[in-house]
Amino acid sequence: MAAALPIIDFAPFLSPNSTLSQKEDVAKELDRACREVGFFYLKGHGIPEDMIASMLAKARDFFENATAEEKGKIAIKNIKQGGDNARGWLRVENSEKGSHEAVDFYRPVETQSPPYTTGMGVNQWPSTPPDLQDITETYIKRLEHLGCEVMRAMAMGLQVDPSVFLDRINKAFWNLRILGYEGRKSKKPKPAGIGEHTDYGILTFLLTDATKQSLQVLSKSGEWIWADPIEVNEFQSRYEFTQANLNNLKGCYVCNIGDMLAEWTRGAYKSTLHRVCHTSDSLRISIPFFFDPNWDAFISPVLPDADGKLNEVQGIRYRDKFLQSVDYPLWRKPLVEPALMP
Ligand SMILES: O=C(O)CCC(=O)C(=O)O
Ligand SMILES: [Fe+2]
Repeated sequence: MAAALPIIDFAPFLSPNSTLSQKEDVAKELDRACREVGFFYLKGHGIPEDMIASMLAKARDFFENATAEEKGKIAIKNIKQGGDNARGWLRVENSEKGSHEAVDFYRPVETQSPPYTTGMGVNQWPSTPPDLQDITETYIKRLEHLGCEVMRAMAMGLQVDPSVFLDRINKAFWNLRILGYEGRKSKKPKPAGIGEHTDYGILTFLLTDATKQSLQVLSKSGEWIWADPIEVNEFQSRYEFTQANLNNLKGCYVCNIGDMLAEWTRGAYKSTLHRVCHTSDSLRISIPFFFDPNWDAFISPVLPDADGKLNEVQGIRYRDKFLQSVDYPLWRKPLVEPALMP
């Protein structure tokens, strides 16, 4: 099936051998994808294939093998229960809003003891599988670096000083979520999923298993289109790259703009609605990495208004956006089962 979303080959931006004009070409393509669609496939991202495979395998291991008791131990707790409302496991059982299970991890913060405030607690790592924490933390370091590089490319495309972004993402309050969607043949008649929403941060790097027909994106013409996983070897690379690097570039991320980046670009970049309607009969694993601003970053538009003015007072502090958003408001509308596409 042809990819309906633009595909950005990021390798020339990352390669030390590229010329400035090759980097600018990437920045332009990225800029166009962000303005026109708000969603794109990212290939040539340099995250090793074995690291990606191992993240997916470990997340699957958790959803297949962790006991109910173990999940309960790491369940998200509210402040009164000694938790922080945000970090840990949760199960959403709601046929209207879409059912799924997830474990959320956030950038560690210097915490004292409870009572925590929202988001300011400690990550709760499961004991199944035992090496999930190590592998995930190594993966997150790579993704944080990639997030900064993509923001550098965006600054180039927007023709703004990169430090405007980089100074506000150097302690990115990221959120890595492992998600499990039950197979359709389970007891429940409704498909698993997540109702339509936009993400609230800067940029999401979504890693999924090979399951097709699950994530959908609302196109400009108002149609829901499938954003199925694709592999880079389905496409010809337009750039010279060493074989060693190519071996590391198999899977593509599905990336999308969040509300904070839409705010940052005065709406020029779109935070696009998407939803999950998981139609297959087996468990689907997805791992979004939400690359978000520093906790205290003040985000005001980097592009001028119609009168050519930048108003640095107008804007939003990321922690305020987070506090408004974290109460899992991902399902603004009931999940509607889409007609399966051919
Ligand atoms: O699982 C997916 O494909 C997407 C999940 C998602 O949109 C989210 O967690 O915000
Ligand atoms: Fe999302």
